[in-house]
Amino acid sequence: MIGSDVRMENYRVLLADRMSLRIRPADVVLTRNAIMWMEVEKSWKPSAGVSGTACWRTVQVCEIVAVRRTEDEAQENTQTQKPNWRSKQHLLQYPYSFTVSYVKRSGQHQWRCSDVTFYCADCELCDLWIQVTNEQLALLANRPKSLLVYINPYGGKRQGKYIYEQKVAPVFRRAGISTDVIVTERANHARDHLKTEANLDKYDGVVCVGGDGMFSEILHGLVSRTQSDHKVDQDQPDAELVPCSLRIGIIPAGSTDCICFATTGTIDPVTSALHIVVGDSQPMDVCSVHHNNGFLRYCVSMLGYGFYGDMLTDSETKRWLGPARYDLSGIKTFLNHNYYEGTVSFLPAEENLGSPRDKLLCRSGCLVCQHKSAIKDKHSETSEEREKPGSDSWRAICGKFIAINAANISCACPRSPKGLSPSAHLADGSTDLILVRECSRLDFFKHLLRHTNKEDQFDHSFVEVHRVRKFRFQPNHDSMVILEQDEPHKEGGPPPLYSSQPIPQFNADSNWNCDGEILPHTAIQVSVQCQLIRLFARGIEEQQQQQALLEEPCTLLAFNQNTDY
Ligand SMILES: Nc1ncnc2c1ncn2[C@@H]1O[C@H](COP(=O)(O)OP(=O)(O)OP(=O)(O)O)[C@@H](O)[C@H]1O
Ligand SMILES: CCCCCCCCCCCCC/C=C/[C@@H](O)[C@H](CO)NC(=O)CCCCC
Ligand SMILES: [Ca+2]
Repeated sequence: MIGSDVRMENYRVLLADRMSLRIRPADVVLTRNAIMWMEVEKSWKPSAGVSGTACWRTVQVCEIVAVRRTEDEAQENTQTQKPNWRSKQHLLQYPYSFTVSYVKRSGQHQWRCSDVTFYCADCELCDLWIQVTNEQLALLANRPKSLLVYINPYGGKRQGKYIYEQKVAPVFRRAGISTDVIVTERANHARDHLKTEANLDKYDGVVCVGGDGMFSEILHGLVSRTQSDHKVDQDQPDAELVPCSLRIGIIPAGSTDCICFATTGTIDPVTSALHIVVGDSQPMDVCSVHHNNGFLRYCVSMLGYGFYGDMLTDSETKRWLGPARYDLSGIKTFLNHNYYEGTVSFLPAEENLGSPRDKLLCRSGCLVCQHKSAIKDKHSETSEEREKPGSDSWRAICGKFIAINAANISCACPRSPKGLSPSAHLADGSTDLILVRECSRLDFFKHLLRHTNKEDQFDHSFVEVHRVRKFRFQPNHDSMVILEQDEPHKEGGPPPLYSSQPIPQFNADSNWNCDGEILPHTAIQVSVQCQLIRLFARGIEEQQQQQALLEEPCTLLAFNQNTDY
């Protein structure tokens, strides 16, 4: 009964008045949950037919960006480039107006800030609506009021500053969010500032404008700062890390932007800005990477050895090409077709976390991640025992690998809309370890192709995938890189691309690609830190969920015009 009381309370009408929407009369209702309006048809009589039951356009209060007096209508019209349709007569009848800005879904997971203006006959009524709506907005405790923003002016296509100033800052201004903006002057500027200088008590969140590399700087700055504030030693692989209290917002302006894509379903600066404004919160796992009990880096998206490590190493010399560097280096790395020998050992995740091949996609409100959140603190002794390397629960796989990828999240991005591991979860405390063994170039091509289509990318004999909580990699240094012989070398022709002979100058080891940064060591220990950070995001909304909201649902509301509210 208490539940239904709460629901009734949410539907309690706070205000209900007849106003005007454009030049037509409209009934407008504000409840604790939503603002609703309906143009009144001339033929519509509340006492007749369906006795006042009608179709209302609804905006949830939690998706209202701002409400304000429509000060200057001429200016509003220039901004929205709509013709001024208000007749003189209408202006006289309804001279006061207020505008509600709200989130509107425009398809493909993109959000836009839309406006609706209500015209009132008297000034007090107009002010009352603004005041009561603002009171409801003030109750939304999740919304940030003050943000620290870092812009990488050189990420992606070098549009970071322009994107922030033209697309994002106006949305923050409209929502009344105050910002301190720092345009970075060098790599690691943002990380170092967060780690040691920034007065974080002033802010409700940190925003990065850039790509995955820039996000990684913010992640390292915030996580390291939190650990040093709590005297936690990051060098200890088993240290219990303290979760960061500030949320991170990502305004995509990079080359891959896979963390933004995998948490919002799109890479669109305005959408990201609106997720920040409404105060969304998405917990995220973070992998900590150590070498010989010394801390190396944190990773949120992908750790890749072999193919993705080599590709990144090659692409770093081509930064001037922008995002296209990955295409060029990708082709080169594919043609090189190197593989590497080593041992991967791992601790499998609990079975109730599902499997990378179960097709249970992590979507907004994911039950697997919520369940993990609920049981996170109940860590039993038996599981601690289980975690010790060498215990029976650990498994080891030795072999020659073309790629070893750990996908902590799906790693979906525009190049690969389903990602490296489509069913990986954002916050389940596990990572999907994908091992691609030595195979022909054609087979590897088939595997890569599956990153871009709907086929199961793990359905190949040379690919295996495990959901794990921890893993280690030890390269086999005795191995030499053997390159496949495809064609005999012709006398006088170009030097062979591939040779069956060991090539001494080639490094027998690959590098680890850690969220787009190269790691300095190949032997690593990785541990998933469950829900260490939170983003201003909500996960990808289900298609049906999105569709329903796209259509601006008609709320069937028994609205009796004669009731005295
Ligand atoms: N002012 C700066 N000058 C030079 N480098 C910078 C500056 N600010 C940040 N960086 C570095 O630039 C690198 C790349 O940035 P970013 O991630 O924004 O773009 P990207 O590499 O093009 O995109 P992605 O990471 O999505 O592939 C980051 O590693 C970051 O440390
Ligand atoms: C035959 C067709 C072949 C097509 C293959 C397309 C494969 C696309 C897979 C995309 C996987 C993205 C993984 C994310 C990695 C990020 O942490 C990292 C930092 O931004 N980006 C890269 O390393 C850069 C990775 C760039 C990938 C192209
Ligand atoms: Ca995960």
